[in-house]
Amino acid sequence: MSEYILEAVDVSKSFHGRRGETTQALTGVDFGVAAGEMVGLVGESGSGKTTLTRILLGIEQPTSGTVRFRGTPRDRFTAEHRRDYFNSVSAVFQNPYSSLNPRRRLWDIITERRSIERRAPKAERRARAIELLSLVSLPAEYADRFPHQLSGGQRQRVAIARGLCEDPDVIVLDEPMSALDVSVSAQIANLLLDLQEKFSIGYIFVAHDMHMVRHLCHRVAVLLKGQIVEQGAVADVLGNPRHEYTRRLVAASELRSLEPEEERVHP
Ligand SMILES: Nc1ncnc2c1ncn2[C@@H]1O[C@H](COP(=O)(O)OP(=O)(O)OP(=O)(O)O)[C@@H](O)[C@H]1O
Repeated sequence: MSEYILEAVDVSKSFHGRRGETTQALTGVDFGVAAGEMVGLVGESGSGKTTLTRILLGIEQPTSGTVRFRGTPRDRFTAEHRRDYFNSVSAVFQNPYSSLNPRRRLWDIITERRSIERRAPKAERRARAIELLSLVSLPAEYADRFPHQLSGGQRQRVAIARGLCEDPDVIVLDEPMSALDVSVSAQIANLLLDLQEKFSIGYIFVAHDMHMVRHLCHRVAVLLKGQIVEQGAVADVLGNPRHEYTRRLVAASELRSLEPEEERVHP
């Protein structure tokens, strides 16, 4: 059996436009994440990163191929599998300003899944929210605040707390640091690493920033026009890229590293 908790197996996805045109967003993608590992997903805009993560999250269905969770393909899920999958796979999105509902208090946002899935009473949800706030190093009294009362980094901590609510095995991190400034993004990176060590979470880290991938990820997959052209240990793929496209990505990030220090990100 595969070592992966969550994996895409030979996944292809095409979108059909209104005028009959077809976009082949993914072709024959094999990609997975194991417990406690961080695997980077890189590629230029439009290469299929979002489509792949949406398929892994169950938001989008593949045109062909399948998603397996703990070895079971989605089309063979029982109701129990489906519940387990729904609770065990979560996501933290790029923009903490748009991903949190501005009209709801933080305890409500953080424990939303608990309300949908288990219809948990308010007292239980508030207590869980306070535990989760502490895990992301925010004070308990934040439970009753609204998102607009928080800084960008604090909001991203709240988004992470929400992602942790049902003790997930896998979290999709969709460029979670890209809207934050350098020092805040380093703190968020450290928080993610601490949580991974504590709970052995598998992270899928969608990134544009190759420095982040180099510093944080164990493995990396490189997507080009919907196909994975290279994947493996970060040191091999980024240290000794075999594909011309990976070489270009690495070279572009090295050029950026020659920019002034304050513009760079150091996790
Ligand atoms: N709902 C959709 N309908 C039609 N085409 C789509 C849809 N979603 C994605 N696509 C197309 O599929 C391809 C892959 O897009 P995707 O958003 O997955 O790329 P990406 O690597 O995540 O890009 P970015 O880094 O800009 O977010 C693109 O050509 C995109 O235009």
